[in-house]
Amino acid sequence: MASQLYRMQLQVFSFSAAAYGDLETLQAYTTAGANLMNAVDTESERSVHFLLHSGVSWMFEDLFGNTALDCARKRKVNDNIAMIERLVTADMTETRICENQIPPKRRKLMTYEPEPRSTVLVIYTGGTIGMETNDEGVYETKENFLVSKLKTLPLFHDEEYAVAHFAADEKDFLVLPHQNGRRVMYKIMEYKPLLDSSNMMENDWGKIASDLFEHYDHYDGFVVLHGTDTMAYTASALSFMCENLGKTIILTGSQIPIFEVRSDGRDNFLSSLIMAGLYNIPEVLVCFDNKILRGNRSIKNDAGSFSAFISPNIPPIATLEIRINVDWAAVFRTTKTEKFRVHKNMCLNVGLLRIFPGITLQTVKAFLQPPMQGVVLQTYGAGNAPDDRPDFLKVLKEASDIGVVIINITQCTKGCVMTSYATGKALNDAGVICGGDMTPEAALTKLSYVLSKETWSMEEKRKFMKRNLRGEMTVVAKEDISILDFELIESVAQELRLSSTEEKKKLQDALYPSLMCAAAKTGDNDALEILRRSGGNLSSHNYDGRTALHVASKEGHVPTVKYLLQQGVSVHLKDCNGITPLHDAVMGKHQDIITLLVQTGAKLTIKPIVLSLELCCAAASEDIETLQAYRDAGANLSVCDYDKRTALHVAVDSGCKRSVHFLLDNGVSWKMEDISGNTALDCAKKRNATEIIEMIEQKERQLKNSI
Ligand SMILES: NC(=O)C[C@H](N)C(=O)O
Repeated sequence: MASQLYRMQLQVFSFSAAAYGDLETLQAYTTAGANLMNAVDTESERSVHFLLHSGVSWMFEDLFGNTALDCARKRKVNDNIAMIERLVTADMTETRICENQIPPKRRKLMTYEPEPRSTVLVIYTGGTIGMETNDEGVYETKENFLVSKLKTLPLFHDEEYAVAHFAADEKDFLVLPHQNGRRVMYKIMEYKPLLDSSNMMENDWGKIASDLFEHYDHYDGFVVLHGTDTMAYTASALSFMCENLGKTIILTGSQIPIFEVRSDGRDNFLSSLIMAGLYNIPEVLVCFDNKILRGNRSIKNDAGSFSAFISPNIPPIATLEIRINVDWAAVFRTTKTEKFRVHKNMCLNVGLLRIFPGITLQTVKAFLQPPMQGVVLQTYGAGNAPDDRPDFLKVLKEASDIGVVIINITQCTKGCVMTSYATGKALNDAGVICGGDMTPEAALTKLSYVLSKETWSMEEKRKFMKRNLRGEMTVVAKEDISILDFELIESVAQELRLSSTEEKKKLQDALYPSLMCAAAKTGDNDALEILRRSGGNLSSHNYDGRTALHVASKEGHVPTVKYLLQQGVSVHLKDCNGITPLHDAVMGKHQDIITLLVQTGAKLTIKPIVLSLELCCAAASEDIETLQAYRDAGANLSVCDYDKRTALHVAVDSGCKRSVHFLLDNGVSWKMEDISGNTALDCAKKRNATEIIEMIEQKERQLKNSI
């Protein structure tokens, strides 16, 4: 059965390759020993050339008794008729076609992504990066300028590749030269007006969040081009507004405009595109000066340096040197099995109050007046404020008692708030919440986010302010680290005579993904947990790009899939064939896992043509479980193949009543016409399939009655 299904798939894939003029795929099938038994030409002259010369006979008849010659005649494709007739009469060797007679290639059929591409949406909000000097000698933003200019820079756009490979609906994209065999395609969405980031407001964060949400499913990653002045605020705000994030969002900009000779913008932008396209770090990040920083940990600390941003309390998430080094263990991941969504209506009644020696009571009182709902109090050192001013502490306590949430953070660039001094403890006693090592930008936007949550009680809001929501504050780990697997790595290292930490780290990187995939294959959650505790990254992938989540989804281990999702493993990761865990679950026909993955925001990313072929195969072999799996994964069951036939046409023509029944019940219309103008009902009538005709007519009656 399996091999029969495989043959069927081979056949339909080679048909579609023929229909798309994709000679490379056809060649690959022939080389792999496929028997291209039959071929129906839709339009592609290139395929006809290739197939006839590969010995495929035009004489085979299809279900309706048509040969390839009949098809060519019906469609009046003169070149093809001439060629087929020539081949009928003449000797094959005489008609060998020169390369230059072959019409240009039309479009590559991307079955399982033989040439992997990632897509990135660039949201261009403004900032120095796209500015130009005006007549008065100052920088200002310029509309419709960035994209057209970037297109002329080979480092930012490979025009040759675009001409050869872009489909009609990809013409608005730019494409980078390849990176280790992968392509990053990107599209720029330019905001109007473009803003200097000093002019940005809370509603601008909302607009960015809406656009991220709207385009989330259609891109692998996102870059936000932004002015540097308020970038840390926007990055912090977006990190909270984006809930259950599973993809990379990178904010970047520059100190000197991108088209000036000494600009830092080119490196920053290219690095961001590569990171957003090729690395799944499901966080809001800032990319500057070859470093990737967690957005809500970053601050702009230098107005004049190319190294304008730092994250004082944690090391960079990644550094871009000769090698790109990602600290995978440090990546913050959501632990919820819910879909990505954005929360936009932030609370505006928040403020930052920096105390100073001699600050008056009136200033503090005025600041805490209604409608103020939340205040970030920037105190001295490790969180200290005067404890010998009872009036000052009383004002804070009163405000806190009537519901103003006050967070204590330090004025120092680095370090955190503690209650080890009497001066700090006094604030604590006055109801002020300890903000740990949060940056002012993170504390303020977190407050704005938490206070805007209408369904949370006051107690919950205070509780969430103390919690680490998006990696914005350091919490002390309670877990004991298991040494079990350090021992494993240690013993293999000894066996291999490896001694340096660097070598051992490499060994760990090589061993862990395979161990994790092996544990996922048997559904061994305990082993996965041990590997995680000993420093393993559950999202790491093996040599085939497969993660433990791919494997567990394919094998149907529901508890393991649940565990991995709770540990924040992204549902969007693709293996080296472009397959996601959801596609694996569909192929494995695991209904529960499909539901779980879809609930967590997974989408089927396969091309419509490939989907149609898989559905047609399933319909023709009455594989209802596969049809169900595709339906539950959110697939459109009405997609058409290269001949504009739906799975329903195929089900009718192959007499598979259960498939017909399922497809009709799941909204596939019998009225869709194939390339020859036949509906599914026409097919049934041609075949005299009375039972199927009755099924279709009954469905039609049901539909009419329900209106
Ligand atoms: N370098 C920059 O982008 C600064 C500019 N004023 C901005 O924030 O938009």
